[in-house]
Amino acid sequence: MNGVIVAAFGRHYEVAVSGRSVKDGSLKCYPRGKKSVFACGDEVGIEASGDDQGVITTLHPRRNLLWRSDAFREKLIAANLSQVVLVTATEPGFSDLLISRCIAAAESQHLRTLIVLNKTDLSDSLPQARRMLAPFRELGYQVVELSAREGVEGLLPHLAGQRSIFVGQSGMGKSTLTNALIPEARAATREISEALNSGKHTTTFARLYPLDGGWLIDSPGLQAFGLAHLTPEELAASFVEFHDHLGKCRFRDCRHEAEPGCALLAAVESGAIAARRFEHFRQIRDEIRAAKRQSQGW
Ligand SMILES: Nc1nc2c(ncn2[C@@H]2O[C@H](COP(=O)(O)OP(=O)(O)OP(=O)(O)O)[C@@H](O)[C@H]2O)c(=O)[nH]1
Ligand SMILES: [Zn+2]
Repeated sequence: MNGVIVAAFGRHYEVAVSGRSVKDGSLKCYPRGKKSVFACGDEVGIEASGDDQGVITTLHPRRNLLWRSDAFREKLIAANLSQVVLVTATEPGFSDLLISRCIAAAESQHLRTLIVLNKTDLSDSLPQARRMLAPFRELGYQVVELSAREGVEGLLPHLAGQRSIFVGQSGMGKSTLTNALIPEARAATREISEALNSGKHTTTFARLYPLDGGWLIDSPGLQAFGLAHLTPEELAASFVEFHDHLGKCRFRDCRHEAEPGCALLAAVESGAIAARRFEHFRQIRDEIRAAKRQSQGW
């Protein structure tokens, strides 16, 4: 049998069996190998080991993998996506550095990024949120503004037929959006909240839901998004506005710090690259270097 991982709980996984509805056909599965790690969206081969249990025997090749890492750990986020939907909100404030990180992770896997600006009903904070997103909009990343409380119809055409994941900081409204889009998600959330005996719900694991010819993953709020698995060159390539300037520095091993004839610094100077984005690049790159030193035990 084949299936798709719809939830990852650390040691076990929930797998939706191909050809059955998710509700009827999901099995609690354990990996055969002790060290195997899977992500939501992974396509796997399984063998039933009981009425509602199974063993994951194979991982089918991944089309892509969204993940994060620091010097010591890797965290798989989701696999086989067609797009990353970055959820931001007017309130509470959000980090534009985290947006650059998510976009870099997506671009490095050749995944499209869509930005959602939620909670537009909180209109006092709307101008500031728009200002934060302007540099990304200028790069061509589409921003969909909406209020999950008022309606999510505007987002549906962007999700139809896609394999999407909602990522973003805690409190941006990912689960509220998911619940508005997917009735079964609402039921799942209620069950968990009741089980925890609290009205407040914060997402603690990613879950995949079928949606309009594709699927959607709701994922826990992100605080950190390390990119230690990228090389500085891969990171630079994932900043789309750097493309025209890469390879044009005077020195082939230019570190884009203060070297004469640095094409990136010149582009920042001329305004072709936003200074803020270049700052993000440098900060993430320095982190990548530090992580490499740490993991090598320096
Ligand atoms: N005013 C307003 N509040 C909203 C809107 N969407 C969500 N909220 C509220 O924002 C809070 C956080 O929403 P969640 O959906 O739990 O946020 P999340 O991104 O899933 O958070 P984590 O699960 O912690 O990652 C909740 O109190 C929601 O009711 C909106 O459009 N307008
Ligand atoms: Zn340079």
